[in-house]
Amino acid sequence: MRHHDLLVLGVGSGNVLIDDRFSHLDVAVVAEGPFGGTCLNAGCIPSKMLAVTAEVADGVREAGRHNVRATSDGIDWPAVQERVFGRLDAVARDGEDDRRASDFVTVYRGHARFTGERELLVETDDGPETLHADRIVVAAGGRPVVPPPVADSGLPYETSDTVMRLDEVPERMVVLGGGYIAAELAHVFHAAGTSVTVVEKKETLLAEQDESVASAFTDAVRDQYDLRLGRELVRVEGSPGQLRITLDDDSVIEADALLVAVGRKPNSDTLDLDKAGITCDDNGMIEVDAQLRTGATGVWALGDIVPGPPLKHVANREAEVVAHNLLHPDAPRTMSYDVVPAAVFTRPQIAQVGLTEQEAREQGKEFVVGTRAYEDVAYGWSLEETRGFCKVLVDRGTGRLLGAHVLGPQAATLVQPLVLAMTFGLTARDVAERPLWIHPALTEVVENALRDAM
Ligand SMILES: Cc1cc2nc3c(=O)[nH]c(=O)nc-3n(C[C@H](O)[C@H](O)[C@H](O)COP(=O)(O)OP(=O)(O)OC[C@H]3O[C@@H](n4cnc5c(N)ncnc54)[C@H](O)[C@@H]3O)c2cc1C
Ligand SMILES: NC(=O)c1ccc[n+]([C@@H]2O[C@H](COP(=O)([O-])OP(=O)(O)OC[C@H]3O[C@@H](n4cnc5c(N)ncnc54)[C@H](O)[C@@H]3O)[C@@H](O)[C@H]2O)c1
Repeated sequence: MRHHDLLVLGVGSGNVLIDDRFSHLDVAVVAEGPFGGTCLNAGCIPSKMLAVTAEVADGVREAGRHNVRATSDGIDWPAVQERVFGRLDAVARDGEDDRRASDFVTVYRGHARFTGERELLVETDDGPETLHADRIVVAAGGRPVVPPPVADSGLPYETSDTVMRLDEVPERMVVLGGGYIAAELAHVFHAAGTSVTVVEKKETLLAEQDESVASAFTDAVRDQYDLRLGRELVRVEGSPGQLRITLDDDSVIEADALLVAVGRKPNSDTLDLDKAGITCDDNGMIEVDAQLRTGATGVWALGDIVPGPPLKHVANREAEVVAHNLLHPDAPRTMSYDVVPAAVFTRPQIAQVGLTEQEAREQGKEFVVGTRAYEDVAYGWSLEETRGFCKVLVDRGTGRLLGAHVLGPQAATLVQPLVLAMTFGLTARDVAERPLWIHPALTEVVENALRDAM
């Protein structure tokens, strides 16, 4: 059995917490997949590189709106693959090489599971290796959910782990689910020339968003995708590349590829956590306290395997908190999920922070809604933008923001001043009236939405 001072299980967000501050320790990292984890290899980063590619293609197609004569011969998918994954795979390899070159970190490759308190067995290529550590951080992430009718069909399907690396763009693709991944990747494949059908069991796409955002987004993409809302998949038949997908209204869709995007689940069920005294909630998320300590002494957890929102910026902050707490056990920090922004990098782009209008109503809040359309500010005219808007929810009593929602170009950037306002508890009036807002920047849509709520 090998012993280490500190062991980190998972090389996504877990890997980022180890830096030179830990060089006085003997550290182990255990990696099953590539360094950088989901975000770098199959998540945030490739999907955004592809989203920007899709936006460029959309821009060329729609250049006429700005009286620019342009024609497009489409997206050179093999070249995109080489550009995106040539770069990202090299970053992953370099990340591993750097760790292996470190004089205080040992890298173990293989699937790990617990065999006892702070004891793990790793199935390495050279055989099983048992490791023990004084302190362990579990950052083993999650994986896509695949519903039984798809999994049991025996026919091929894609998930976000595979679809971005397809050699060829499918002619016809069914996307099962209408959430984050569906919204982002349907846009990419539609821009690349795929005929996309989206099957979502709820009545709108992105149903967890603010109701005005979900309905505006659904309307915006209605003429691009074949939308099957309020529907579920019941059967997949046919043969690879010639799938026949039957829905619960007996309609049948023919497709070359099926992308499953109905959510993700934590990898906790693959780790034999009970052997280590680590407990999970009903959703399989590892239970942690505000310092991100599990119920087992000397074991922390972070990222998509703990109950917070499964987002990379959340996992990164959790990694900072855990790193601090490992180094400063006498002055621990706690993790706050009070103000968590998120964005959907689709077209139109979407960003949010805080409560949706429906949540504010359900919670019995007294609030004022302020909205401003992009087309009502000067930069919106420059963009020829007709759909975009910013919407803020302001507490009637305190004047503070309860939530904010942006749909339209640069939404993820525009929401950030509102994230700051909520983080520092500023009133809508203060945020609108005290700083000068650059004219005629797109940020005027935010300023004017705030003024609308005053
Ligand atoms: C398509 C897609 C797009 C996304 N886009 C965004 C975005 O734009 N913005 C955003 O904030 N978030 C986004 N996310 C979410 C984000 O990727 C995750 O929240 C984040 O990567 C989670 O990090 P993690 O470290 O918890 O897990 P991961 O990065 O998945 O890391 C888990 C690690 O554990 C390892 N592992 C698992 N089990 C074992 C085992 N038994 N033994 C050894 N190693 C093991 C894995 O190999 C991996 O190294 C996206 C996700 C997807 C799927
Ligand atoms: N930009 C980002 O931050 C980003 C991008 C991609 C993914 N992610 C993360 O990855 C997670 C997973 O993304 P996702 O899109 O898989 O999940 P999601 O939870 O966003 O959406 C899943 C959708 O599938 C629907 N659904 C569930 N079962 C279904 C069924 N049987 N038939 C039809 N529809 C069904 C749900 O109603 C929901 O709309 C997200 O929650 C998010 O945290 C983030």
